[in-house]
Amino acid sequence: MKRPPAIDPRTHALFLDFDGTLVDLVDDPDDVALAAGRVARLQEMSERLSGALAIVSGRRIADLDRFLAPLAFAAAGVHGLERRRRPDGETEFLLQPEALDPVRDALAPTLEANQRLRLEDKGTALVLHYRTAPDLAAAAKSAMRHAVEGRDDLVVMDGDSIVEVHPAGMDKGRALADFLSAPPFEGRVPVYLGDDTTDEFALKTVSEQGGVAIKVGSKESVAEYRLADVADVHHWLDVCGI
Ligand SMILES: O=P(O)(O)OC[C@H]1O[C@H](O[C@H]2O[C@H](CO)[C@@H](O)[C@H](O)[C@H]2O)[C@H](O)[C@@H](O)[C@@H]1O
Repeated sequence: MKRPPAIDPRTHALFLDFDGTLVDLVDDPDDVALAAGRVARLQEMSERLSGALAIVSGRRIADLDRFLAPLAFAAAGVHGLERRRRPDGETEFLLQPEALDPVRDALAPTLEANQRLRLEDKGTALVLHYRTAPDLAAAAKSAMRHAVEGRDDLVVMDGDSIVEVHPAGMDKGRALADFLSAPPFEGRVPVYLGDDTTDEFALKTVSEQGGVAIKVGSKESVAEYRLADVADVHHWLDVCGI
């Protein structure tokens, strides 16, 4: 396992995935928590990086704000379909939720028949959760794929005990590239930390740009560097040089 190098607050930009990277995975998506001291440390790092720190998540930005209150950060939400370049800026919504109404309707019978599956409705994305019902993984994936049949405008992605659908054309790699195209991120070397398959888009973008791609956990990855788990992430953030 190759440990990441030290980070220079004058020249790097830091991008952090949320679930599985900053917070441990739990059964109920509403039950994640980050200690107040850890949130304060993120704020300190954001200031030392002159604002070049962003959370890049599959979550909605409103949900990230709830978990990171009372502070707020630059963020890409729903894999980049929501954007906020500065902590005090407006959130831009790249698409509206109506595009998914037929998928909501198509998933309803599966949810009725399999009540241990949970639907998370993020507006511009829908997630079927099966962490507490792993025997229903195949049913969830199959229902999602059937629900989007004939819809070239939508993309289905498998995550950690979830299957998710959202409009095509956006992923965490593109979200990261967009951050790097303007201040306060422009001209900086990207550092990205993420654990899931959806983070691979960003880790690939970072690797191609000569940045520091850091995989959290032991899953296969394009990343050059590794951290073991969420606790290791927080330890590294404390000693990384920022
Ligand atoms: O991009 P991320 O910040 O890693 O968000 C990815 C998804 O995270 C959440 O689901 C995951 O965490 C849940 C809570 O620990 C867990 O129950 C679930 O199994 C994980 O896949 C979130 O609920 C999703 O909307 C995000 O897309």
